[in-house]
Amino acid sequence: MKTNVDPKVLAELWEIICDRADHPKEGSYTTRLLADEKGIDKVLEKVGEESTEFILAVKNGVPERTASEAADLFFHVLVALRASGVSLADVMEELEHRRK
Ligand SMILES: N=c1c2ncn([C@@H]3O[C@H](COP(=O)(O)OP(=O)(O)OP(=O)(O)O)[C@@H](O)[C@H]3O)c2ncn1[C@@H]1O[C@H](COP(=O)(O)O)[C@@H](O)[C@H]1O
Repeated sequence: MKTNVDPKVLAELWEIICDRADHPKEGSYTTRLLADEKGIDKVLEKVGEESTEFILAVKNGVPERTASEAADLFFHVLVALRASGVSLADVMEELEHRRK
């Protein structure tokens, strides 16, 4: 299990997601998600699917699969946050407040 975390990765992913939201891009999966005719329901549907896949990966006890499914879940949660007007900074601030 790796223990050194590069916090830039999440922040940079957030920036790319915001850029796709502000400047829709041909061929972008994020753009496709945000422009779906189902609106916010599309990304929420994906959050639900990825949550289930994450749970199954944990239950099946395969660490690589769990990491991959967690990455899918993080990504879709970030897109859902952007679509609902809540920023990654808002979430980080909330976590910061809870720190003991
Ligand atoms: N981190 C991710 C990321 N994680 C997961 N996914 C996509 O999420 C999808 C999940 O797989 P599924 O099979 O469930 O979905 P699907 O069948 O492709 O799509 P649906 O029709 O079900 O919506 C895959 O298409 C993955 O490529 C991601 N797509 C993009 N990113 C990042 O987002 C950035 C912007 O990507 P684009 O928007 O594609 O330019 C990239 O730099 C990446 O770093």
